[in-house]
Amino acid sequence: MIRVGILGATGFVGAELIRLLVNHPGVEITFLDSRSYKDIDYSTVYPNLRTYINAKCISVDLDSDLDNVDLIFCALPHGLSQEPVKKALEKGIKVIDLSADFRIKDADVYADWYGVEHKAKDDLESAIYGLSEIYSQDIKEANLIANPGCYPTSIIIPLYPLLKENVIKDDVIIVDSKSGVSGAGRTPSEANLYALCNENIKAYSLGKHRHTPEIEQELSAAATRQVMVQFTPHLTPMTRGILSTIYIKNTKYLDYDDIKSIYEDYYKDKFFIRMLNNNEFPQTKAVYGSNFCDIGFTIDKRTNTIIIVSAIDNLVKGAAGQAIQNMNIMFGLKENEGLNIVPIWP
Ligand SMILES: NC(=O)C1=CN([C@@H]2O[C@H](COP(=O)(O)OP(=O)(O)OC[C@H]3O[C@@H](n4cnc5c(N)ncnc54)[C@H](OP(=O)(O)O)[C@@H]3O)[C@@H](O)[C@H]2O)C=CC1
Ligand SMILES: CC(=O)N[C@@H](CCC(=O)OP(=O)(O)O)C(=O)O
Repeated sequence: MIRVGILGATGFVGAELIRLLVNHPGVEITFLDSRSYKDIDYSTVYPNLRTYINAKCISVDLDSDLDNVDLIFCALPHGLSQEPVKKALEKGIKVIDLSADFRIKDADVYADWYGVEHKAKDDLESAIYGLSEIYSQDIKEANLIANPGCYPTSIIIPLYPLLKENVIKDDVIIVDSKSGVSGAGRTPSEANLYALCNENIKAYSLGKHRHTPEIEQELSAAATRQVMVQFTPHLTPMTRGILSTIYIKNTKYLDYDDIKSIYEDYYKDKFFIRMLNNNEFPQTKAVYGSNFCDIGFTIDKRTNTIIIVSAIDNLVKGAAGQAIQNMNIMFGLKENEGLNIVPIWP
């Protein structure tokens, strides 16, 4: 049994980790950390988990409460993971961090986009970017996983094979993404006020969203040259889901089957990547509650543009599900253990 503790257990991502882990045959949950709900039954905070979890939240003391733990999932807001991650690693405990704190390799770039200095630069160096389908060999050996952002997951998975195979010549790739409001977390903000997000769609953080350097870091590594993104996220009146639409120039005049065969080479055996048939395009409902990433594409011959669409559930493949997939890889389990979930439809 892998003994796991969860920091930030009462956030949306923490709750999604627990929803998935209570059905994982190889996991025992040892603590649920919370500042605000100390000594409160977890299922009074998340009533969907009644009968599945019978435990109170505790406020974890990182110096004394980490004895019976093999792995910590850290689901705290950005900027708050560095100290707990350091302490856990010093005690020989593996960590999967779901914030952005260990995703960006250059500490100066992190400071520029997140507005705070990085306080754990050594650990930043050893962190492995946890995009499961792409870095599984490194993930197996890792002690610290930087779990990817939700938008970056939906964008890097479809672009990686085409950049690796040198299909894409664009220096700037245009990406439009739409997210459900759970992406903004449980902490109240304007983004998740019902009166403002219901029956409303808006673009936000144009040209300055904090996921930009994370996406560019990974796309540039795949292409072995500098690749930029023109990334525009939108908030949409859904609870969960991300739909990303990506536009690239078809400079090599490839046809549908050429691109399909590249995707097959990379993702044929990857359970969680579902390539759709010609003229089928992803929709968020078809991945709802699951760890799948659906991908469809077309070539607009008139404009010579390849248009790729991907869909994920932001809380699952975009956060908790991919974190558990990474745990499975780290501990030598089947990659889809505990994650073999049929998406909810309708
Ligand atoms: N929502 C999403 O779709 C995704 C989120 N993530 C990342 O995962 C992490 C958790 O996100 P999410 O669950 O959505 O966030 P939430 O706002 O829903 O939850 C964060 C939790 O952290 C705890 N916390 C501890 N210290 C603080 C503090 N000083 N300020 C605020 N909260 C604190 C809070 O619980 P308590 O007060 O009980 O301790 C809170 O419930 C973030 O880094 C986020 O960016 C990553 C991918 C997708
Ligand atoms: C809708 C919404 O607000 N989405 C969040 C991104 C989701 C998230 O939590 O980002 P990480 O994956 O980096 O943790 C945002 O735009 O900041």
